[in-house]
Amino acid sequence: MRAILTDHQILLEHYLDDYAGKDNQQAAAVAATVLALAGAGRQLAALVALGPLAGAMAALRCGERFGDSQKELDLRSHDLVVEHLAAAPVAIVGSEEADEALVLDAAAPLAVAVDPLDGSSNIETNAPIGTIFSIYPVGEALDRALLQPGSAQLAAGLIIYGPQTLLVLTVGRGTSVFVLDPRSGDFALATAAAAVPARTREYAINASNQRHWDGAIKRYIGDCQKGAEGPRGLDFNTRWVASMVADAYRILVRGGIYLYPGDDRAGYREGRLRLVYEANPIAFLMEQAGGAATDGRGRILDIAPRTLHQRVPLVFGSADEVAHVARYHSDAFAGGDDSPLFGDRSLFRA
Ligand SMILES: O=P(O)(O)OC[C@H]1O[C@](O)(COP(=O)(O)O)[C@@H](O)[C@@H]1O
Ligand SMILES: [Mg+2]
Ligand SMILES: [Mg+2]
Repeated sequence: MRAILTDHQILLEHYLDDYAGKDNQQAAAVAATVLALAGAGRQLAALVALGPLAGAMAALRCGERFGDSQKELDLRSHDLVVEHLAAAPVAIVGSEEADEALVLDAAAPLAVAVDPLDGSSNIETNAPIGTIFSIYPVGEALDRALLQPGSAQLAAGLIIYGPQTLLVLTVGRGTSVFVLDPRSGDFALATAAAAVPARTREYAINASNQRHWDGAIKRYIGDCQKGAEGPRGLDFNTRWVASMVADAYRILVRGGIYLYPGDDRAGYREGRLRLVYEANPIAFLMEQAGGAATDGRGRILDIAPRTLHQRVPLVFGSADEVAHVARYHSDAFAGGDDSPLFGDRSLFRA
C-alpha cells in the first residue's frame, strides 16, 4: 500500500491547501475544521483499535438515548470531537450525543453537525464504525446555523474505523477517499474522485422490520427478492452491516442502495436516521460521487430541518436504483396507497 501511496504523495493537508487557495477565508476555515476532525478521527481510530485493551469503554452501556443504548465510547467520541473542534474556527457544534447544540466561539464562521460514533451498537463485534460530519457557514443567525438545508453544506465526511481507517470527504468538488497511515499518522489520498455506479443489484435494509413497512417499500423489496423471474428480471443480493458508515462506503465503492424507511413501529414513523448529522452528510457525499439520496418524497438536501435531532426516511446510493424506489412511491401515490409517509407527495410530482 505504501508503495502506491508514495506514487501520489497527496496528503490531506496538501489537498486542503489546494482547495483553500490563497485568499478564500471561508475555504481556509473549512480546511482547518476538516483537519481538526481528522485529528479527532486519528485518536479515535487508535482507541477503537485497542478494543478490550481500552478497558470496558467499548462495551459499557452508560445510558439510554432516543431508545438506543448509549456506550461510554459514544461519549468519549463526542468529547474528543468537541475538544478538537474547540481549536478550529467553529462557532457551534450539534452532536447526536448532546440534546442542545454547544456554542464554542460565537464569533467564528462555521457550524458543525456530527454523529461522533455511528454504528456504535456494533462496537463489541469488531465491525466497522465511524464518525459522520457536516460543515456549514453560520449564516444569518447562530441558533439557525444547524437548521439549514443540506444543500448549504460546505463540506461533509465520514471517518471509518475498520480494517483501514478511511476519511471519505467532499468539499463540493467530488468525493475523495483518504487512508490513514498508522505509521506516520498521515491521511493520504487513495481515491481522488469516487464514482458510485448508477446501477446495482445489491440492496441494504433491515429486513426484520418488513411487517412494519408501508406498501411501496414492501413491493420494492418483494420485487427485488423475486429475482430474475420477477418484474425486475434480475437477481439481487442483500448486504446489511447495521453500521451506516460501512454500508455507505461499500455503496461508494461498488454501488448499491441503502434503505431505512419510516415504518409503523412507535417512534419510527420518520425512520431511524437523523437528518442533520446522518442523512445530510451522506447525501452530500453520495451526490458528489454521482449517487442520489431521497426520503421517498424528494431530495434529502432540499429538506429544511425543523430540529437538530429530527429523523428522516432515508434511501441513498446508485442513482438509477434510488429513482426506481421513488417510482414505487409515485405509483403508491397514484394508486391511493395509504402509506402515511409517502401518500402526500412523490419524488416526481411538483
Ligand atoms: O439497528 P438497526 O435497525 O439495524 O439500525 C442500524 C442503523 O442505525 C445506526 O446504527 C444509527 O446510528 P447510531 O449508531 O449512531 O445510533 C446506523 O449506523 C445503522 O445503519
Ligand atoms: Mg449514527
Ligand atoms: Mg452515533
